[in-house]
Amino acid sequence: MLATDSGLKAIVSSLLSRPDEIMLEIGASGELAVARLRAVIAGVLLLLPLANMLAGGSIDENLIGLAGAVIINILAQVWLALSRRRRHYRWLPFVTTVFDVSVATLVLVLLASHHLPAALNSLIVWCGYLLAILLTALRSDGRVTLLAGATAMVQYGLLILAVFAVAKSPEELISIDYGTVTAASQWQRLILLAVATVITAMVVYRMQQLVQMSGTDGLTGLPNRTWLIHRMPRLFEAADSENSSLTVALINLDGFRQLNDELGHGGADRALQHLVALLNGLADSGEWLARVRGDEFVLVLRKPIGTAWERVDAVRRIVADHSFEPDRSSVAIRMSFSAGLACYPHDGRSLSALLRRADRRLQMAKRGGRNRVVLREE
Ligand SMILES: Nc1nc2c(ncn2[C@@H]2O[C@H](COP(=O)(O)OP(=O)(O)OP(=O)(O)O)[C@@H](O)[C@H]2O)c(=O)[nH]1
Repeated sequence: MLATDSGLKAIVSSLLSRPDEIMLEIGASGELAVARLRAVIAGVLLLLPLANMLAGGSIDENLIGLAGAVIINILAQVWLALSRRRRHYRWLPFVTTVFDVSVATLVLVLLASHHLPAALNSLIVWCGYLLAILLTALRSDGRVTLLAGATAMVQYGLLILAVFAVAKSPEELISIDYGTVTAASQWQRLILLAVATVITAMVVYRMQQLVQMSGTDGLTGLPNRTWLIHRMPRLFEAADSENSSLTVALINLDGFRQLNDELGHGGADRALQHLVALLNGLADSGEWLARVRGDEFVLVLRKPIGTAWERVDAVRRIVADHSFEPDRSSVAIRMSFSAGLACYPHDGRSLSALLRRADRRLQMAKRGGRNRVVLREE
């Protein structure tokens, strides 16, 4: 199905924007997979000068080929070491992608210096561009795919112009081994690079959509537990590096079972949506809200527990003051929640430890009469 105009705009803007933290996380493991593959391919490149020597190639040619292969191998090992680090470098996929494309161009330039038609009609080396573009799908970042495609087209386009400019006669572009170089076949190659870029970008976009769907709660549109599990380690790392605290608030609606009985499932669903709209309207930067199950939510605050308690308690009062009206004819229903707080790193160093502690405090809030926020055991 063809994308509509607005659909196309949405796809392009999604591909050009920075992926969310979870996609970047997935992309970082993809970068490591690409780095491993690159190291293997670079190792194979070392054998080419040797094969050329055995086939009777000149010493100069072999030395140049060997020097090129050694440099490529050193850089491949550098990229591998950087992609293995716990700390992810945001610039790494951009640099390695340009590197991959440029290696294909470099080999074509070397071929051109040897035999002009080889540079433009070699299929194997030209496929290096396709490989470099396709491998960006593993980085899960549309910007990297578009950069790979643009770099390949610009570099290969310049190579075409250079070869046609250097050729003194059309005969120089005819080869027994590589066939005849024609402008039409070169246009086709440029178009194929563009098509490979578009297809890879669509794969990245679909993957982004799937990851977003799997991390989103269908009823409220909030991030879900899966999202939280993937997001929290990054928030812990940020808190560690800034030497700051994070507070996790486990929020549970009061008497939601009764609300279901009174309003039916659909009415109770609308009550949940009403609460989420209210909470979203109150959200500050440095706060993340997720629906973890039924009538239970987690609010993560980049605050120490005391300040977080003041904030969550203020939200609790606002929720209690904003009754839910199921429809115009029925009476407004007062909603309230209870919450238990836990603080990173003091109460635990993992999401599950923090949620266990927060749940104990939530149960205290329920036992204490509901509609309250508890930050410590008495
Ligand atoms: N409408 C609706 N109900 C749900 C959904 N998920 C869970 N529930 C219902 O939410 C209720 C959860 O109730 P509980 O939190 O266990 O109990 P409660 O009545 O809220 O009582 P306290 O939490 O002790 O105040 C159950 O009746 C579930 O069936 C949902 O997505 N939509």
